[in-house]
Amino acid sequence: MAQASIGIIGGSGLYKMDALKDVEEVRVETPFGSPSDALILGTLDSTRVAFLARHGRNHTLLPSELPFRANIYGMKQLGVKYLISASAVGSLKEEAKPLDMVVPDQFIDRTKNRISTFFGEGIVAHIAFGNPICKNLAIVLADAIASLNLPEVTLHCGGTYVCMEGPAFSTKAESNLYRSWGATIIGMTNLPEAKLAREAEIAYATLALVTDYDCWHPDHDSVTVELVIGNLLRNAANAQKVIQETVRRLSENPPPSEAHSALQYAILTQLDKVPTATKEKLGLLLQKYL
Ligand SMILES: CSC[C@H]1O[C@H](OP(=O)(O)O)[C@H](O)[C@@H]1O
Ligand SMILES: Nc1ncnc2[nH]cnc12
Repeated sequence: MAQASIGIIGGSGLYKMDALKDVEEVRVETPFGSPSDALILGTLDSTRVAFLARHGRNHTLLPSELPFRANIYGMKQLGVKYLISASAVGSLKEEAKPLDMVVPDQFIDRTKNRISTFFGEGIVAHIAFGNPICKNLAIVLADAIASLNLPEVTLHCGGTYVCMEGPAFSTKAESNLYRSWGATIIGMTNLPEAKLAREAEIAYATLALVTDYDCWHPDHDSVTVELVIGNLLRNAANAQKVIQETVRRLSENPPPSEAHSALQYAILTQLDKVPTATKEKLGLLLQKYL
């Protein structure tokens, strides 16, 4: 199968990467079903990358409907070691304004209906997740953003991403609650992805692109899709520049990541006690440890 060590998941507004050359569409099948869409392999400068439109190229999948496990397993099948997630978010802080970029370092889980693990069916594993974002990948991403000096964009390094279930946006009481918790941004997708990427020993970092002030801000209209769409396109253009620069830096100097050995001390079940069918299903994740 074709290979790429850098993966990109494009969220709302980022359904393709215009700069990709020598594009090949790969329809992978995984033990967890099909990914949201074909994985698009292409060359950015001289580096092969794998791109996936998180909600499908025509935005047909709700956050709760996303095949998170197939998406991450599909990236693993292509050999991805670094995964950059580009995501639209609402801002929970005055200083993070629409069009700004945030590279968060924490998550709060407010999802209800997601399967966020590859394990079960006779194998128990508990990954460490105190630092859910790969620090070194986040540094490369933040440095790439800073180096571009994008007009109208302020970079915020660090911050907490609240991952809500959706699809309805938050109530004002919820939005204010998250603000009282000190959270910075809100979205509906990144937390299950980050957990599964860690279980798959893939370094994961989020490029959060602010589209709105959610519904808490007294001087701004509450978030609606109409309001978000206006900023998505400008964010998508900026995001592509950032991703290209990040890929260039990563391919020149791929950093070490704790994620790359996340399962080393995480698996509780003795591997010879794991049912054969489960071992086969998780082959790609377990092969190093068998
Ligand atoms: C377009 S508004 C809500 C929608 O946007 C974000 O998607 P993504 O994280 O894939 O960029 C948010 O999580 C919601 O799914
Ligand atoms: N305010 C918001 N809440 C949840 N997800 C979002 N994505 C973009 N804006 C959002």
